[in-house]
Amino acid sequence: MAHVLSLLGGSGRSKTTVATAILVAAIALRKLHKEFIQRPAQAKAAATKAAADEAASAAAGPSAPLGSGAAKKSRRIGVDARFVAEIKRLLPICIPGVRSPEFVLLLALASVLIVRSWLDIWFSSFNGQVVKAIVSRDRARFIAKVAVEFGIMMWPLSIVNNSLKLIINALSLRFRSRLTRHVHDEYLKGITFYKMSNLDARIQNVDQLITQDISKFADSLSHLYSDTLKPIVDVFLFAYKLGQAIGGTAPFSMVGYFFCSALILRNISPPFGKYTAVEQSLEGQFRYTHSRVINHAEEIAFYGGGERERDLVNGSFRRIVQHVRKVYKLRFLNGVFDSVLVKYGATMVAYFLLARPAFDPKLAATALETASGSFDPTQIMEDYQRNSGFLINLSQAVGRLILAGRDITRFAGYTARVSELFTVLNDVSAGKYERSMVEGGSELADLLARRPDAAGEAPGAQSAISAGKVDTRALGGQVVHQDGVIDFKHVPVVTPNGDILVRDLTFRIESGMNCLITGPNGCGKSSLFRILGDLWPQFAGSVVKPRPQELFYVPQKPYLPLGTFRDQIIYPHSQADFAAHGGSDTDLVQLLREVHLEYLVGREGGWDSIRDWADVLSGGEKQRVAMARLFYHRPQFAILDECTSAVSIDVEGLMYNYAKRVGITLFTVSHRQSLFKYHDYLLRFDGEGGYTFSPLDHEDETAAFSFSHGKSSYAATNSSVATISSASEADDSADDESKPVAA
Ligand SMILES: Nc1ncnc2c1ncn2[C@@H]1O[C@H](COP(=O)(O)OP(=O)(O)OP(=O)(O)O)[C@@H](O)[C@H]1O
Repeated sequence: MAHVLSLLGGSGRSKTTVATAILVAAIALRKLHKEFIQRPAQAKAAATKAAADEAASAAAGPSAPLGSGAAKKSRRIGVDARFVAEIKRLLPICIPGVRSPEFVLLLALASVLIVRSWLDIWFSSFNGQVVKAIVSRDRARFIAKVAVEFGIMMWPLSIVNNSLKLIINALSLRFRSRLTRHVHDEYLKGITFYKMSNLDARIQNVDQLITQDISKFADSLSHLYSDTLKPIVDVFLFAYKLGQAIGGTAPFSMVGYFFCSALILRNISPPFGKYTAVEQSLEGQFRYTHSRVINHAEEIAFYGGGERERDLVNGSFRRIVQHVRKVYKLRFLNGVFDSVLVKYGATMVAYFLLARPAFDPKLAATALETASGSFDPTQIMEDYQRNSGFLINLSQAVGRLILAGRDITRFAGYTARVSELFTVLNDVSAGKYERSMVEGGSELADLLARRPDAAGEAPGAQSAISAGKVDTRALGGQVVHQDGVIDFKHVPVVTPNGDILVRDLTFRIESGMNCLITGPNGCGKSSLFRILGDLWPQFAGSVVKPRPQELFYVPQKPYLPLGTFRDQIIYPHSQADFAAHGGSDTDLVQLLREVHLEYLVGREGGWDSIRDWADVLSGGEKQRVAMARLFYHRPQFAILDECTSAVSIDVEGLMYNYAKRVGITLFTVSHRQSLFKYHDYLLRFDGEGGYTFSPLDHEDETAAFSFSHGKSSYAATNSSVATISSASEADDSADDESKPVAA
């Protein structure tokens, strides 16, 4: 302090002037300290949060989007040719053209950024002039500067700063809207959503990609533009201004210092991003253990499993504590080095650079000496204030550029994830999917190649299923739409990963031929429906079936959509479809009567009441609602997959009889003997790839439900049915499909 007093007071100015100068200098130094010490700390906190967001995104699901699929190898994310290709693909969706609002917003953002840089320069000079007015005790000049000039300029300052935020947010929202709408269109087109999660293994958490990663990509993209463009302009601008003011070496020294310290820190810092990802994953597991307790509270309570669950949640929590404790210690050590190198070291360099013109007036851009030959402390203060403004802006720009490197890498990560989503969406809707196949799908390829019709029917079948990739366009399955018939000819029932459930299935059902399907668990009963409903690929053979609206599927656990009670009955019809269909609530009440649910309308507050229907209705009520839905749509064929398992036998009988009365042909999977009497044909799988199809013998109901596992050991207890366990046998017997296929 004595040194500073002697420096400033040596000119013989009054003690008051010197004291004022010291006070203003202290304020200026404090500001400098704030910029170099507090701001980097805030920037670092923001960076840590960003890393945490990124890590959370990576750890949110049981598996990260990239490399999560069984068929996908993990990929190194970076700014490479692939990143450029991905950006080229996504940008036209975000910014469709030069006339789009997004492009106009980008232009507006560039203009506001330029104005902002100009205002920063103005403010640095203005600050110096205010300090000079204070130190020289020039009241009139001080008032003119602060009350008039600043009073006017604070409006553009405020408007420009907030416009920047507004435009960036508006851009981010627009990018997100464009991408999300595009994905929704593709994802919910046909049954792509089903294929994405059931056929293709590349993406397992598509919900997270759509709801979180697209938003983060849009946010990163809108910020990246401003976070790189402005710092680049600022570095050149303020380096030039600073060079003019205190010599060219000053900006180089400051920038050089920052880059060197960033380089050192980068090499000695522990991988905190990875640690944050681990922490998020552990937090996710902890949350999961608790949500299991809530979801399965009833079962756990019946088992008296509270203590066992306490061990599990405590174990999960202990892992978080151990990890976090280790990270805190590392953060402390890293923080010490970080502060010394970046904060205090940079402050020290800044002090030296800014003080140089005062000690060495040749470096000052303005004359520091008065006419009497003494130094003018007011000019020193003005220069110091202005130059520190330039230096602070330069340092901030360099800091943002250093952070931008990390931001671009993070942006590349989001780009890769969103791009992957688009790739898989395109592939799946084009009929291609990837997943790990059973023994690489070779058995399936052999089966298809050995088929007598292979040459004409599926020339590319073998290559279409190689290397875990399936291109359904190269498969030989044929589909013909025809009302009143379901006709399978030589169709293998194959799971999406190439597991052959039935080698060669042939049967024919016409309207009125109610058919029961039986077989052991996992033999392929529901899979047959998946092929019938086009959910799974048809690898070969031909299927004749009615138009999709004439086939109605009723599963064991019915889907209850969000919406009113009326929506539960008419789904997937909307209210508008319902009106177009000529439906009325009176008709719906009649349907509810058929399933013995008419009391629900009053109990639940009418047709327009909205509830969480999955919670409000019992298991049996849900199944009866699904049957009422079937009666509302009244298709030609009903595919009933264990859909009355929770319904009492008497009501089940009433519903089956009603269905038959209104002309719905039943195609039922059930293990219940009580359903036997509503059917005329039996399709029975033996669980070994074989099956029988024959008229039902109502005298011998037990035969339909007795299975043995083993092709040779199977002996039908019913004289009218026989087992088919190979493709050739099925082939021989395929001529008369409405009769037993082998006798
Ligand atoms: N998306 C899928 N990907 C791969 N394999 C599947 C898929 N869905 C089902 N499978 C497999 O296909 C086989 C047949 O399943 P399916 O649902 O057709 O059995 P099911 O005969 O209806 O049995 P259950 O009587 O138990 O309902 C099972 O081994 C099952 O694991």
